[in-house]
Amino acid sequence: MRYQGREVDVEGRVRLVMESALTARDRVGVQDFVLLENYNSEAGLHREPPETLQRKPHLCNEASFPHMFQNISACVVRHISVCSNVLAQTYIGSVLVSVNPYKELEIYSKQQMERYRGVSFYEISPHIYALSDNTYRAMRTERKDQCILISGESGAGKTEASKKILLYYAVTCPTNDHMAALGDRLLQSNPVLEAFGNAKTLRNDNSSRFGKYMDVQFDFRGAPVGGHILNYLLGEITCGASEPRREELPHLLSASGWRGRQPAQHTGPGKKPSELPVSSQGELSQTQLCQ
Ligand SMILES: Nc1ncnc2c1ncn2[C@@H]1O[C@H](COP(=O)(O)OP(=O)(O)OP(=O)(O)O)[C@@H](O)[C@H]1O
Repeated sequence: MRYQGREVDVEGRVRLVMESALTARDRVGVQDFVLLENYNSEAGLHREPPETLQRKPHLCNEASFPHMFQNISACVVRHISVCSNVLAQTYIGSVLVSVNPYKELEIYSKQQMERYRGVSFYEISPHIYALSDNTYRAMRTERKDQCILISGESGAGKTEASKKILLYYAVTCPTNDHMAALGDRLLQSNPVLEAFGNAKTLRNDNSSRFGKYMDVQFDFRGAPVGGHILNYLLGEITCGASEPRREELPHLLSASGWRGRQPAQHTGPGKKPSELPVSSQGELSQTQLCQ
């Protein structure tokens, strides 16, 4: 069988040479490629000492260390743990895997944005800016809507990741004063949404109770011209188990100056915020939450 000009072996699995696969995988999908590889052995995981990877984080992708991908799941765990002090991010194919570092890393600066601007996806170390930039360029060159799906368990860093993406577009896209204000508005809407939609849980002090659909529209020059954020209810895992939290919302609305129905109408017995389980558990005051 010939595949993209190369002889390939089709005995249950397709064998492609890793180095030449960078072109091929753009067309067939990286995940296909990785899954078709023989990764029964974990031996490859131990071929490169962790110190080497820490010194050269840009080499931490499957193109540079094909043998590391013999056992993909074990590799990902080791790979991220080795690199987490440096990047906390890696690729599985075209999927960016990011771990929550639980500390501020110096990797989200404006210099980093410039570094990833216009650079091919696998050319430099894995980063959420690489994903943002790639998506943006695909939208411009293919002239098709693009979508970034962010998924993970509670506290994984989804909200933070979405903010980083918005920040990247706000800073790097062509803009004028009016559009800069738009980028700012999208970013500034987050604290407001979090004030109304977030609460402390066992896993995350700032857990979102709503899924978010963020839509950013660009004009033909690639400048952001509009956008909206749609909140939707996630269901029982987030809301049902914490029924009393609903009582907190009217108080937040009231504190923010909202002129709608007053808290007493919602809370029935007319409890004060300090008497509500959720409002009283956190360390922030009600006023701070609304800031
Ligand atoms: N890239 C990051 N750098 C530094 N800290 C982070 C990063 N990502 C997440 N965190 C920390 O972890 C906390 C939880 O992250 P976040 O709220 O984004 O999780 P989540 O996946 O949206 O959780 P939930 O589904 O419960 O809303 C943040 O408040 C922040 O302190």
